[in-house]
Amino acid sequence: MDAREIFKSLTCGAKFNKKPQNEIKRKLKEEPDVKTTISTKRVKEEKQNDEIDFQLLSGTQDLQSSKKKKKKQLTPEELSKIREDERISKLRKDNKISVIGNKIPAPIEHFDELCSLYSVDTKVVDNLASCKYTVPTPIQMQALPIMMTGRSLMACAPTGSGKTVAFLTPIIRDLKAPQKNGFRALILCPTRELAKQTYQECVRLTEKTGLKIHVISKVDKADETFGVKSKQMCDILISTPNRVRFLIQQEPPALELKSIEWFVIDEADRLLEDGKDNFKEQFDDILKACTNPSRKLALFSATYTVPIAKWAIKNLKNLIRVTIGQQNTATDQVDQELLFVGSESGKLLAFRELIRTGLKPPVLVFVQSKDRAKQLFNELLYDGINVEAIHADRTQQQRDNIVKGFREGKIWVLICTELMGRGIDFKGVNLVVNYDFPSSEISYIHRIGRTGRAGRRGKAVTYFTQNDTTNLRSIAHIIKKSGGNVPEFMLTLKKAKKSDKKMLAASAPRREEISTVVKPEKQDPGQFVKAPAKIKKKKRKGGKKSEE
Ligand SMILES: Nc1ncnc2c1ncn2[C@@H]1O[C@H](COP(=O)(O)OP(=O)(O)OP(=O)(O)O)[C@@H](O)[C@H]1O
Repeated sequence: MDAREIFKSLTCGAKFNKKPQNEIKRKLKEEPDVKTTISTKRVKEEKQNDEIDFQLLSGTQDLQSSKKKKKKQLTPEELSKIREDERISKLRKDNKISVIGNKIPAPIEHFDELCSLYSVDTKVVDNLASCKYTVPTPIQMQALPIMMTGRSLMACAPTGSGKTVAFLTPIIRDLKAPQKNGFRALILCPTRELAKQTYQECVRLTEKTGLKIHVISKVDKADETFGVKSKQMCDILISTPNRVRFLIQQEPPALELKSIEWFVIDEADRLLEDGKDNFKEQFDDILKACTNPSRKLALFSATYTVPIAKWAIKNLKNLIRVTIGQQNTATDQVDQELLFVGSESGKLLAFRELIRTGLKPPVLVFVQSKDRAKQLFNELLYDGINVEAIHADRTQQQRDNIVKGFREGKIWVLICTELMGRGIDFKGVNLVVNYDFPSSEISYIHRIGRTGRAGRRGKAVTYFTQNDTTNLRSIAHIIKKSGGNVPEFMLTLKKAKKSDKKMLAASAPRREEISTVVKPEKQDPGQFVKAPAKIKKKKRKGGKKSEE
């Protein structure tokens, strides 16, 4: 007899009513609460049955209490570990800190923890306090413990979020006191201006520690001021890559990097970018010269490209990656606007309108080349505003004076090229004007990041003409991602071809001269004008490298 036949004979004469199921369905429709009542009841019943079953099996044992006991079996250490992990996760979540890597140290919440947990000299924490840095920013919360445990780091945090302090403090902690062993830390920056600014911050943070810092300004005086033969051996070197490479390649070398313990690359995506006019070759040579086997490397930037991240993953042992917020997004501290100005001549009208309606200095104005910086400067010179222009054709002395004048408020409007796009921290810039449309999303993020720094809000206006459609869609998306409003049509524009974007990033489009004398536009909209061979050659020579 099979199971079916047994069932049939046992239930012989019995009637099965299907109604209850339908009844339940109907009731569910009429009173939604019934569902919960029924399911709760069922669970309760099942529990009771379970309990009975287990009682039968185990005699007098109560399953519920045994389950509870199992939960309670965690040791106090395990419990406190769980609680600590929860606290750390919450801290990271609240501060938008994402981390990738093994055994990542917990973020700190107060600078004082640096003394108790990482034996940082109280003098250094006092120096942070005297700079009015009372609470660590999210990148500082996470990057400081990572670097202080000797791990390699790739950090990505928004513009103006305090990355400089995040890499300087661990260096100062590790070097402790001066030693006459040559440079033990090297910081590379893409421009002289940024190197100087980092030097000034480093001087402030090393006060009373005795550590000596050097920023290379004149390569010809290297030997006597800080070189191998110098008695004035320094501990921390801050420079642009070109100068460091020049000195290590002298015969005999004017600079040795064999004692380097920390190698920090600020604006890492810019310095590791491959290509003719870029710094990757210099970087590779410098890295080879840092022969100390215990040398650690840290990369910092507000933006990263995929090849750079791949390079870091492949080349850095024990790497931890930290991102604050979303990668490659503009700071949410800036109110951003895209302004259609028709044609090139419309830009000048728009800027003069801005002056007429009340310009709130300090203002930074970005143009795409030094020639255009000169042209705009000549136009605005007689408009009754204190205006200056900074670009690679200015002498170092002039550049230093202009930066100083802008910092001191003597210059209200500073016209600049990409040279000032990255890293420069002018306190309290109220407005950034992208007079010429940025050549890439990355350029846009850094340029507008010159305002809205250290918790202060800022404003950015980007002019665009009928010829600036290539990057319009992607920049509109960046604005939207950082919380700004953009017209819907911009977000749904046709995606630009990769080749067009690449071409634009490599060389800016030719534009009509900046002048009040209105000239007809010569080129077709959206067309790139190839530079004649001679000009091209000249551009390369003094091209991107001349950012220095
Ligand atoms: N913990 C802090 N509290 C308050 N202000 C701070 C703190 N840390 C740094 N700052 C200030 O924040 C500003 C921006 O810092 P910093 O120049 O290091 O930014 P950044 O992240 O390197 O920006 P960028 O990506 O543009 O180079 C500076 O004026 C600096 O003095």
